[in-house]
Amino acid sequence: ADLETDMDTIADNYGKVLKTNDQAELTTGLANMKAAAEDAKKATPPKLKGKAPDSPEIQDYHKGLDTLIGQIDKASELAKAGKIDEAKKEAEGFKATRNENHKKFK
Ligand code: HEM
Repeated sequence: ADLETDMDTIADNYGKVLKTNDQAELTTGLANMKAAAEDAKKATPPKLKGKAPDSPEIQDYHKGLDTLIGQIDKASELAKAGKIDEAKKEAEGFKATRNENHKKFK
């Protein structure tokens, strides 16, 4: 999918993740977020158009998505262990990653 579609998928599922207390819904939402974040790594943000794949800017963009993916993995483990409150607390932390990276790349 293109980057905007991936971001919309991330945002839709993040909304569900923040709202639900259901273990299955939480796990599915996080899995959908992860798949879209992985796919977003294949795209180049319009702001970085023309940058070489190995440029510091593209590497930093990938690092931002890897940070989010790491946080999603942590939240997923907690959700799968039935630690719903802790999973949702971890998910709250995605906001800082989003804001920091949007400042740079959006
Ligand atoms: C929970 C985390 C995140 C959420 C909820 C989120 C959500 C969004 C949304 C709703 C958009 C607008 C999409 C549209 O125009 O239809 C967007 C755009 C964008 N986001 Fe994110 N995002 C997140 C994390 C990230 C991260 C970690 C990065 C980069 C490392 C990133 C990079 C971008 C970029 C570059 C755009 C602009 C895309 C374009 O104009 O084509 N986002 N994001």
